Amino acid sequence: MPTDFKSLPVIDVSPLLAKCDDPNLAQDPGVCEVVKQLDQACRETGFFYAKCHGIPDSLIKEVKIAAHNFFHLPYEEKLKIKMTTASGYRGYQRLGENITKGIPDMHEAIDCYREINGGMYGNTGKVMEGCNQWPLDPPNFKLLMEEYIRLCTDLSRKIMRGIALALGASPYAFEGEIAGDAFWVNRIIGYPGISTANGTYMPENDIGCGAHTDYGLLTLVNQDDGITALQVRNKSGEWISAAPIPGTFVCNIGDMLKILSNGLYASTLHRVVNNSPKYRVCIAFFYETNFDAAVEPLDVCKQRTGGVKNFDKAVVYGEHLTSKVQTNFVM
Ligand SMILES: N=C(N)NCCCC[C@H](N)C(=O)O
Ligand SMILES: O=C(O)CCC(=O)C(=O)O
Ligand SMILES: [Fe+2]
Repeated sequence: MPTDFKSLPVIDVSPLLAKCDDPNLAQDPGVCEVVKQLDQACRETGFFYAKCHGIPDSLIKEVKIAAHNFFHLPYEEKLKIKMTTASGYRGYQRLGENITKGIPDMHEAIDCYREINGGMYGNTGKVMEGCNQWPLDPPNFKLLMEEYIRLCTDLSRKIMRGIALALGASPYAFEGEIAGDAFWVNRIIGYPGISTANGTYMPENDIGCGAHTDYGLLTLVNQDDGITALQVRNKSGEWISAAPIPGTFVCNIGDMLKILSNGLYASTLHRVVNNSPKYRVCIAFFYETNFDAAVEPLDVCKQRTGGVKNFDKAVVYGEHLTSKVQTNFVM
């Protein structure tokens, strides 16, 4: 449960990153300070900005430029990489194709997921089997995104070590069977500015993405500078803006971490409203548990919340994901 926060904390994660592979990281004073801040952020808001995260600013910007260029193409061009059930829900979705609680979202996107080998996760896995689809222009689009995804995966794994310590667990608690083979999702998202959205589809709807929680462990949001559109709901139901802070990722906790923490940490509701006249892009990287992880509260979290599990049945992440994906689109 989030508190009545009015702003989102900014955390310098560099001391954690520097010591991440040190077996004694839990004793390092710099790491302890980051861990303390992560703990407070995860309990109170479920959201924080991560600064000094080590991913080059040039790459952060380049992926957003590539996204702007792609969304600017004629519709027929974008349809060449159309998302279908046969592509495992990978590829381009048009404006209004993604729905949240029954209402079409005013965004278009390219979704891609960690690749799954055929048959790897049985029938549940089949839903997501398929090849990621990449624009052919610029020719380096695929390489650029794959590099970005690689760095985001690594950063997320490191931040999760800090979050594991914050919960009082081993720094490696989210590796191995829980997220040692993290199933990531990368969404390249475009939100038309106010007039385009009105002119094109669904005149009454200015919601870029309706209120939702994220599905997995940790999300890294790389948003356009200069446009405030992401909003996070506090305990009283007020929407608090996550205004862009150059050089940071907006990070937030997903449903699987809420369960693992036995509810100590919040997967907070958020939405996107682009009221600016400018087209906005965001690259959202979702770091998730293993596809076949059976997720239930960590023992250490259960002890900290009175010895009772607040979630009685383990959730298989792949089932949670596919139940969302299969109801998320009007195709
Ligand atoms: N993989 C993630 N988290 N995607 C976020 C999309 C949220 C909107 C979606 N229609 C929904 O209702 O969940
Ligand atoms: O566009 C954003 O800032 C966030 C998007 C988001 O919440 C999502 O895709 O899950
Ligand atoms: Fe989200």
